[in-house]
Order: sequence, then structure tokens, then C-alpha cells
Amino acid sequence: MKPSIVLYKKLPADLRQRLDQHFNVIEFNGMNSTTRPQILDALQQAEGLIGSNGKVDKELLDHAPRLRGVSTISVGFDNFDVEELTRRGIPLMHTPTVLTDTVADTMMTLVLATARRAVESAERVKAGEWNGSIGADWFGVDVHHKTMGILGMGRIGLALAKRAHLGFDMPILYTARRQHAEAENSFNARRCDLDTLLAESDFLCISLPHTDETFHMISREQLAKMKSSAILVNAGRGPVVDEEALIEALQTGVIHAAGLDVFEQEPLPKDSPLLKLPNVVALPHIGSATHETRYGMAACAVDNLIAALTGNVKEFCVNPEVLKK
Ligand SMILES: NC(=O)C1=CN([C@@H]2O[C@H](COP(=O)(O)OP(=O)(O)OC[C@H]3O[C@@H](n4cnc5c(N)ncnc54)[C@H](OP(=O)(O)O)[C@@H]3O)[C@@H](O)[C@H]2O)C=CC1
Ligand SMILES: O=CC(=O)O
Repeated sequence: MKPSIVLYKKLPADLRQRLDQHFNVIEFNGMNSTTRPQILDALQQAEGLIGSNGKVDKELLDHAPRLRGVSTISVGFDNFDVEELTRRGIPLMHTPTVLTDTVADTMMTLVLATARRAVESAERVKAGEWNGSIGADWFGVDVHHKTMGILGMGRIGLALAKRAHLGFDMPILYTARRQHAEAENSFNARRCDLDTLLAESDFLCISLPHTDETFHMISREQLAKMKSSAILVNAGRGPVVDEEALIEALQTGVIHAAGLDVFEQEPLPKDSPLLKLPNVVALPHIGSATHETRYGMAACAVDNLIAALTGNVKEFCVNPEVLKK
């Protein structure tokens, strides 16, 4: 008999068929307050779990006595209790690499859109405000040759450094726990401490995961150290930036603008002050959201689950220590 798995994300038909070849698939339309109790019931029998955007915590794992592998259709895994999974010997698989270039493209989009006020200007055109030669009240600021500061020089940070340095002649600064030789050798990136990054960056670009260490790494005190002309771009995770402090900084001119793909609460609440600020470009967490990349991520996640449940994991495991047991 094929092992049972729980799927909580709609997959392209061919990938769903690939899962069906290996497993008895119990499918749910997302993990939310309605489906979660049903998912907990189904997990009594399930040996695998695959999806994205749902909390995989101790409560869920307590309902999953037979679980042997978990696969997330994302690179970030802050919604998983990795410690608990590891304690139970369950591999957590994720999808790095396949999305790196697309997310870096999104970050560059945010850099350009905020600096050149592209969204705001387009909205003004649609509102019929383009009635003659535009004046300085429509102008943006240059991107090329400005200093880009990268916080989170991982795969995505490196791909962003490549775009900024080779495409836009931007000097690159970065803050990291360790030295990143490829960024330094290929894109002339210079490592510095956080205070220097804040003080010298024209664009502060965040591609950090959400961890206990990175939570509110950018708060009121850090924002005050930035240039008043600086633009903050966050496509890592919302909680890395103290959103209340950011709103205040944007309202009072402590910094110039922000381009945001991620938020402390998602979807962004409809009454968020961010939505009223003309100097904010807010995207609905679309970092990896192209047809090609989302397909690639789903395919990678399906392969990852098959590998985890057949004992063939070679890469993309968040907690590889469980494989040695
Ligand atoms: N907006 C979106 O749609 C998307 C968002 N993401 C987010 O981007 C994140 C990064 O992805 P990716 O680049 O592939 O991941 P990587 O693991 O390659 O990069 C993360 C980097 O963050 C660094 N880092 C972690 N903690 C700290 C810290 N306390 N101080 C300084 N640096 C730190 C790591 O440093 P070190 O090298 O020292 O370990 C690492 O270089 C994901 O975790 C996810 O949250 C990802 C995809 C899409
Ligand atoms: O935010 C998206 C991810 O893949 O992580």
C-alpha cells in the first residue's frame, strides 16, 4: 500500500500526478482555521506533509504520530518548529536556489520603483493628473552609482549584489555574521558592521530570514542611524523590521521611502498606515511569484518529499542531522 500524505496547497496537474504515483494523497485547500482541524485528523495516518503557508508546530506534530517527512514549497521555514521536527527525527525539506534570481529581481524592482516613484506616478497618470510637462514634484532619485547596503548576504543577497553592481554600477556594502568571499571577489562588496551599513547605505536591502536573532533587527534606533535620503527595501521577512517604528520613520522623514514585499502581518491589514503613505511601495509577498519559479519550487518540493520518504535525501534538507540517525 502507498504511504498517505497530506497536501495543503494546490499543485499543477502533472506534479499532483507525480505525487499520486508515489502516495495516497489527502488534499486540502490551504491551511487555515477551517481546514486545520481536518488536516490534524488526516495527519493521524499521514507519513508525509507538503504545502506552504501554515504553522507546523508542536500541536500539529502531536497529531502526526506516523510523520516521516515534511516538505515546504518555500525557502523560508520560520513557520516550522524545526527543533521539534528534529527532536522527532523528521526531515524538513525546502526549496532554495530555484527562486533566488526571481526574488533578487523583485528586490531590484522595489529599489527602482521606490526611487523613481514608478507606482505613484503611474497612479497619477491614471487619475488624469498628467496635464503638461511634469515638474519637480514628480521627480525621483537616481539608483545607479548609489550605495547599496545588503543585510542578509545569502543566496538572494548575492544575486541582488550582482544585479546592483554589474547592472547599476552600485558600490555594495554588506553586514553578515561571516565573510562572503564570492560577494567580495565578484562584486567588490565590502563587509561592515550594522551601524556603518545604516549610516552609508542609500538603499538598505534586507534579505534576512526571521529568527530570534533577526526579530526587529531594524527598529527605531537603527532607522535613526540611516540617511534621511535612504530607501529601505525588505523582501526577507516582515518581523525583521519593527513596522511601527518604520511607519513613524516614513511619516516623519527619518528615511525617504520604503519598498516592502513582506510585513509583520500578512495579508497586510486594510487599515495599515503603510497603505496611506505615498513614499511606500507595498507588494503582496510576490518575491518568487512568477509562473516559472513557482512551478520550479513546487516541483522541487514534490521531489524533496519523495526523497525524504524513500530515504534518498541528497540536498535541500533544513535539519540534515536527522538523516544520520
Ligand atoms: N519575499 C519573498 O517572497 C521571499 C523571501 N525570502 C526570504 O529570504 C530569506 C533568505 O533567503 P536565502 O537568501 O535563500 O537564504 P540564505 O540562507 O542563503 O541567506 C540568508 C542569509 O541571512 C544571513 N543571516 C541569518 N541570520 C543573520 C544574522 N543574525 N545576522 C546577519 N546575517 C544573518 C545568513 O548569514 P550567514 O551567511 O552568516 O549564515 C545568510 O547569509 C529567506 O529565509 C526568506 O525569509 C525568500 C524567498 C522569497
Ligand atoms: O517567502 C517565500 C519563501 O520562499 O520563503
